[in-house]
Amino acid sequence: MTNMRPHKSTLLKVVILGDGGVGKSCLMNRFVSNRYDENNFHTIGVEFMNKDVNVDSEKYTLQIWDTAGQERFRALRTPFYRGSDVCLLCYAIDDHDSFRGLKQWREEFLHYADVKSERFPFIVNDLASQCRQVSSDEVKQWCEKFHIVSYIETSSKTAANVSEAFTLAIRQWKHMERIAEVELKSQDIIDLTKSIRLAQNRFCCTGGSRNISGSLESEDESMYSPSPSRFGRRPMPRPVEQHYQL
Ligand SMILES: Nc1nc2c(ncn2[C@@H]2O[C@H](COP(=O)(O)OP(=O)(O)OP(=O)(O)O)[C@@H](O)[C@H]2O)c(=O)[nH]1
Repeated sequence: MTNMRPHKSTLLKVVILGDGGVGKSCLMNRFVSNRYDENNFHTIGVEFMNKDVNVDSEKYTLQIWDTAGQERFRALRTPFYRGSDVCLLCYAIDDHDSFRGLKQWREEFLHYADVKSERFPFIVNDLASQCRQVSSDEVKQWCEKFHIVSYIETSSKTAANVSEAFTLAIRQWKHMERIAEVELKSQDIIDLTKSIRLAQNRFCCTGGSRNISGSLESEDESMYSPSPSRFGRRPMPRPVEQHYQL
């Protein structure tokens, strides 16, 4: 028997959003079960499936939430956005209206998930088809406008780029986590030179050192308090660009 503990798996919640009929359920089913149904039913509310994957030698359990794109299910899907780690914004490449709808999907997600826009890993997913109505340049410009750095073209029908889309999502999440950790560490360092400067100033003004420690605490308490970011979602800076296309 070996004493080595197996590597723990990181659980990530991935939410898939987009207009009704763009292919969200097909994407999830292709990825999780490698199945494709030409005549899929509309999703009512939300459905989720789990899948374990290995990316860059690390284990992840993806909890994938497929949401109903139709407007009448809005109230049923929005409570499930909270706690998401990644959001896949989907549109059908042969339906320009579904591409225009991305703006609203992004806003709905940010509102109900309660996360910061530029600090959240969004992936834009073009669900491929024969008759293209949305050009690559248009998608690129849209992503740049909203500071989204990853987009990928997939086809659930042929399975092209489907697992790559989820790998991209994980890498994007990981990248932002790493940078956030570095930021958090740098925020935690107490600037001792600042406290010495403050102490000197106090001495000049009051002409004595009686109240130095008490005054410092009351006037610059933030120096000694834990960073506020510890108590909420950590800050996520913008990641590197990753664009994939078929
Ligand atoms: N050509 C092509 N057709 C697709 C693809 N993915 C889905 N479709 C077609 O689009 C239909 C709708 O796909 P769904 O996955 O049900 O769409 P949805 O976005 O989940 O729709 P809602 O549940 O209403 O939100 C499917 O029944 C397929 O006929 C794809 O990658 N390529």
